[in-house]
Amino acid sequence: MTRPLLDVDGLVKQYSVTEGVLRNEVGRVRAVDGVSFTVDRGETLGLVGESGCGKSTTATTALRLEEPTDGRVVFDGEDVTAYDDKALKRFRRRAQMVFQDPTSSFDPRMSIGESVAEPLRVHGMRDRERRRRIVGDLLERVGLDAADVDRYPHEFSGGQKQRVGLARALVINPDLIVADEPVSALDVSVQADILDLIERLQAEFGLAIVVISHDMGVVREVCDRVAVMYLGEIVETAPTERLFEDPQHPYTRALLGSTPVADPRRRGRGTKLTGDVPSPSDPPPGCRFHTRCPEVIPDEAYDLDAETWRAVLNLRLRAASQGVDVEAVRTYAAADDGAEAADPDAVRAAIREEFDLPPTLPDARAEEALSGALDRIVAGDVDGAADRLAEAFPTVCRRERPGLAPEETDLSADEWAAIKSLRAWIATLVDADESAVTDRLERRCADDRDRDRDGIDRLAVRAAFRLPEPLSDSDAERSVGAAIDALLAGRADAAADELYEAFGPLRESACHLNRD
Ligand SMILES: Nc1ncnc2c1ncn2[C@@H]1O[C@H](COP(=O)(O)OP(=O)(O)OP(=O)(O)O)[C@@H](O)[C@H]1O
Repeated sequence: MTRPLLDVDGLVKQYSVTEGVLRNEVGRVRAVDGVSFTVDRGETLGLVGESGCGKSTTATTALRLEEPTDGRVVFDGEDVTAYDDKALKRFRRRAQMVFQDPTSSFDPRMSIGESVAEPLRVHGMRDRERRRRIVGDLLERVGLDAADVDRYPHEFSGGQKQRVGLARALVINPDLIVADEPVSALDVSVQADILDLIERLQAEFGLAIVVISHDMGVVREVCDRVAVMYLGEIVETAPTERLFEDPQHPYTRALLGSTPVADPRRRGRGTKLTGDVPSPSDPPPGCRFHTRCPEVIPDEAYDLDAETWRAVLNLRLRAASQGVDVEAVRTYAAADDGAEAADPDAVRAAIREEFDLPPTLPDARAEEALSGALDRIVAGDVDGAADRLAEAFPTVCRRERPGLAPEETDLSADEWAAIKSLRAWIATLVDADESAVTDRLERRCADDRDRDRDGIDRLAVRAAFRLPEPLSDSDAERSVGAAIDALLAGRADAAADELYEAFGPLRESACHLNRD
């Protein structure tokens, strides 16, 4: 049977935002917001995304270096979230983290040999000579010299220190290593060497590795599969080559810097990611990426290309959030004209310029709405303009999360999301035998089962996957019901087939909105 080594399910980590001496909670940073993924033995999984999207927090909470707010982490069949201190210590031997900055992760007063041997000492190996032998051997295996044991961190370059960091993680023979930005602090010239080393060590030690990086090039180099994170969520997971050749989510496409979109109306010229990641304490509604998405879906009523639609929405979002500083634009427009005071036309033109809006939108109705809003901005009524823009330029991406129900069913977005989660979970059971399926089903449903009833039943499965009963589409209900029955009989493959028949191929991407 193939059981993943690490199975992270619905992981959540929130931090309180407090204010004043009493530290009243005024908000919550949703750093990790319902993340699920698996890592198999011997597999390298990449976790990629821009700075601040929650990659490191996913790793530290999955390894319980920080306490998760919610969710479950199963390591080699055991629930890590339920571990006591003793079990946690055992787990720490088997799952190691290598941190980003090789310089600050060593005590400058300890020799390299002492640093690398430290975990052996902590875990009870008393024999100093034996520790020294193991460390010398490992230093050689990471491309250093056994004689380096007596040298100090300042005598090593960044790349060498990262090698030492890997040796330290390997010293107690772990099954899993999480490497957080393993090469981003290093010179480009040594990055490739370290990536080669990671690949070699993985093959040699049969390790599972999670590589965290903001760099798509790095994950392409070493990973078997990649999970793409945005604002606390995983938006897409796929085998590496497929992710690069056929990225499904617009965020992945934007990270890759190209958008192979079939519909010319939606095809942008350049798709560089612009703007910052929004605050995880107040994530945008609907699809979290819609505030920056180059492929944000235009309203059917207008004939505007992707770039213009993005520009109009940027103005809409700005008017509704920070507002538009009319006085600053007026001053800028006047200076540009060499005039004492800018005339309203110049102010309107300056706003269009700032938001990359053409002098006139090609769609007459859109132009009318836009110029009405600009008039209000010029008159100082930014709130009125924001309302006008919101009303005139809606996008489905702000209302609904991607991964919507196919049009031919009556399923709601939540029902569809629940079915997807069930399918994704079943997909991790491919090749599992009956008892393994039953075993995992029991664990997955343990919290949701009704103690008054015996064992796991249909209701427990539905509760665990948030599947309402009945689903609002009768065909979907029949298929999901049959799939659950197959699961309860330990037949995961039959359950997967049933859902495949009903809903087509399971795409590992979250975003189906933009694909024709
Ligand atoms: N202890 C904390 N208290 C409050 N907010 C936090 C804390 N740790 C992280 N955050 C916030 O959680 C979000 C996710 O941070 P995280 O470091 O996990 O992202 P990341 O993708 O790893 O980014 P980077 O590559 O910059 O490390 C960020 O907005 C960060 O500011």
